[in-house]
Amino acid sequence: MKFLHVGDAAIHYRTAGIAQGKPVIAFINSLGTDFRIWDAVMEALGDDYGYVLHDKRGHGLSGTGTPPYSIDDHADDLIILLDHLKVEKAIVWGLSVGGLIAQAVHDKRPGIVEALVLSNTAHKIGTPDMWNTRIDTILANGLGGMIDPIMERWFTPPFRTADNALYAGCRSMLARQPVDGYCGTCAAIRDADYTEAVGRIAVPTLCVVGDQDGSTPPDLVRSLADLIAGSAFVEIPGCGHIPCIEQPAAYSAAVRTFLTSLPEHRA
Ligand SMILES: O=C(O)CCC(=O)CC(=O)O
Repeated sequence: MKFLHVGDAAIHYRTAGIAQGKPVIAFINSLGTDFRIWDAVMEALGDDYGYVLHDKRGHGLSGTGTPPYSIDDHADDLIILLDHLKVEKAIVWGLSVGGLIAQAVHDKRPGIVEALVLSNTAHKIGTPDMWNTRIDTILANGLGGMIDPIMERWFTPPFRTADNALYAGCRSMLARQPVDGYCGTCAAIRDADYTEAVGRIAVPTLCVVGDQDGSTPPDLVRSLADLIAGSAFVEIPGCGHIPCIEQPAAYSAAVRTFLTSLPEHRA
């Protein structure tokens, strides 16, 4: 188990194979998840890459610090972690709010970003009213009453069955996130608008989405791709908001195809 103090939070992180000269992937999680969601993707991609994973502040085993957060706060946590690990360049792969954080990492430190994988995300997600309602409801009543509607956005009906232990595990993962950390990141999403910033993205970028994503639907992710010159867009069939859990094989294959097409690819 590894932790790094960043400001007022101890950030929980894990690395694999980063000192071996391979391209390094830095994963950034979605709202309400911890970094175990990437296990199957790492298995599929295997030893061709090094990996950096971390739990956002307020999530998983990371400290909560002082919510509410901004996307910049989350981006700074990753940048400081990568500097600490002496990772000079990374393929920054962000899922949902993780994709907003990836956009912020590129905007703050473009030199650290080799390529972007912007998954199930957008330049702006939801409306302030929507996020304020969610924050108020969860601060008043906890996450319990929100689990079912969130699961309907995260996963397609065939995945959401009583006999699917992985689905049960994902429900537990969400239920166990600290309420103030979850709401702290909701505020960060509420306040984020990268519509202008994404026009400055100058690294190879893949925008990818599940075809049945209920949180950031395909049309929204396509509108992000339309703002990024030269970006690629891929839809994963039979998949909701969390492709690394629901369709890890197809998802990893799509990203590998993108990464191996890059002229500077080293794996
Ligand atoms: O998943 C995220 O990081 C934010 C998008 C969202 O609202 C997820 C959900 O539907 O709960």
